[in-house]
Amino acid sequence: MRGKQGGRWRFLYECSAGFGKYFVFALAATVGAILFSFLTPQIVRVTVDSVIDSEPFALPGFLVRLLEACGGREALRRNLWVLALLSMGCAAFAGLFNFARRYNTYKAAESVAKRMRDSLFAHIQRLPFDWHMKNQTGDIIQRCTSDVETVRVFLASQMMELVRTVLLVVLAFVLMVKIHLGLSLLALAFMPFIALYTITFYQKFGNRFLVADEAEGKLTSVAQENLTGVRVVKAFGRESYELDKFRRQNDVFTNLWLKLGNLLSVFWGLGDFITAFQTMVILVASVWVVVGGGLTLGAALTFATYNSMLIWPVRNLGRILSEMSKSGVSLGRLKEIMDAREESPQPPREVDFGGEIRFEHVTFAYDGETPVLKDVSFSIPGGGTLGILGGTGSGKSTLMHLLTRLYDIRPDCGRITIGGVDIRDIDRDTLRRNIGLVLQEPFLFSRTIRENIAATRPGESMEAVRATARIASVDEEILSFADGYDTVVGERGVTLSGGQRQRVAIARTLMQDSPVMVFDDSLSAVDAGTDQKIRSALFASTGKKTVFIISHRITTLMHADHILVLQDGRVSEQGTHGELVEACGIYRKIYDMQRSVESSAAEGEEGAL
Ligand SMILES: Nc1ncnc2c1ncn2[C@@H]1O[C@H](COP(=O)(O)OP(=O)(O)OP(=O)(O)O)[C@@H](O)[C@H]1O
Repeated sequence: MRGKQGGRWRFLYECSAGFGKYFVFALAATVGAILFSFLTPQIVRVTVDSVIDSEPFALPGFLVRLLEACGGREALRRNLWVLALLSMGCAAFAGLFNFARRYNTYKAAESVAKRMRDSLFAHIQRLPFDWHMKNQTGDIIQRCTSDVETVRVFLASQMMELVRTVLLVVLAFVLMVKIHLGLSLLALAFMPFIALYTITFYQKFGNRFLVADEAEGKLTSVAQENLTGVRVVKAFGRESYELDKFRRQNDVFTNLWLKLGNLLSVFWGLGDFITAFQTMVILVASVWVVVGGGLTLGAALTFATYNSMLIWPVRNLGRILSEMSKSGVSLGRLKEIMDAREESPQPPREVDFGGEIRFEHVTFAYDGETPVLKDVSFSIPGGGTLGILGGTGSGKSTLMHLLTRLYDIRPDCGRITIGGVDIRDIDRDTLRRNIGLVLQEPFLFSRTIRENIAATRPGESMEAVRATARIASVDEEILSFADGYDTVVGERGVTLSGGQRQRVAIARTLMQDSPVMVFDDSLSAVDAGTDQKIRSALFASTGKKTVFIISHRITTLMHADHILVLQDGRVSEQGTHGELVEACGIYRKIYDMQRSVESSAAEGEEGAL
């Protein structure tokens, strides 16, 4: 546990590298502000004891000589404004130093928070797909925003406040001891109780903040999932169900914060009582000492001022520690992200991506136990087209997850080679740059259509963008929009139809111009005629590219050089369309079924006409 805490504070230290100067300036300014704020009570003491009253000046020798040279006590009595001006001067300097303290701490806090956000985002980009699948988006977002904000607030105010408190307490105590040892010890006697009391609360706060933060993450996830899936929510009339779900999570979240609020109220209430009690005890004791002649009135006033300067920071310590505990929790949650293992880069090596692709006895299980692919072997020569047919959940997409190394095959569970090189020896970035992928439900960025198509080649000309859109059979439709290629696609492309999104995504992948292309059920949302048009244009344009086409539709696959039929994670049949039809197996059954559905649909259309 201690190691973990060390790790989280080390993360903060790493993010602060290079910004130390701001912390040093802030520290120097804090010391300056404290020194000037401690001077004012001393001026009050001199005024009461040695100007209004006639006690000798309790000041360093050079100051006494300076005062005498300027006319001494009498001159000060005639010019009390000088003392007032001195007090004001001290307050002004204390204010100036406080300004410098805040300016530098804010500068440091903002710089550290920026670096934290940058590091988190860069790290998240490099985390494996598996990590993204296992973690909720809402929770990740909440950590990168709220938790960073908590740390920023701690750095911007609490951290230097902690340093200030320690300095104030030490200096106040030294000055109080100089005034009266007995009273100082009495004031000090309360400190262990206050410390014990703050530590007890500090521990309770830590646990409760953790639970409350996790509940906030879940609430964000519920809202995020609902907003992302707004189409499904509306289509299935699930608004009230979603509302209930959100309300339940919101109730949990609110109750946790209410409980936390109760604890905070007890903390502050009890703190008020302890402070008032201590102040009263010191006041009564001071009066008693003054009456007994052990202390002058001015010194007693100064002592009381220093005591209040001492007691408030100590009390504030509880708040600072609770904020520190909250920041510690937030830092721990950020460190959890930073501790997740990144996809490690590998040294570059020569790979012929235009070469043969082989799957050799590949067995794979997402959970490490239940295999979704079982001893799968096949090959596709460079420039060839492989069609993959299979029922839902038969493992078609998993084959492509493995090909792009979103997941790695265990060393004893077969291998995949491209141009004779095991893909585990190919750097993932290089591999993915050379395999263009179109998914069944493509994600489009909230940018213009042109920017989406040219996402991998931002500098590409409009003509090139249109040429790929033409191959994907979407150019005419894009031109029919009021803003044409400058039409901004809504979040997840909600302003485009499913088929339009698929075709824009196809154009984007074509633009990538990779030697290997994968179309994972990416023509499912277009009608058979458009599917046919796209395939013809695709085959004419892809030339020597190696193409994988995954589909449930045999007409989409039948012209492929080789077709693979997957059943329950195994290759049950493979060959050309002709061979598979001849073989009279499952492929033939599906083919006959789809043909009869198509011909009855065509007859239906004719009848309707
Ligand atoms: N990221 C994942 N983590 C765990 N299991 C997964 C993951 N992705 C897929 N699976 C499981 O692996 C099996 C094969 O899924 P896969 O997506 O490869 O099938 P598919 O043939 O592409 O199906 P579909 O045609 O419906 O897209 C399914 O049982 C699925 O639930």
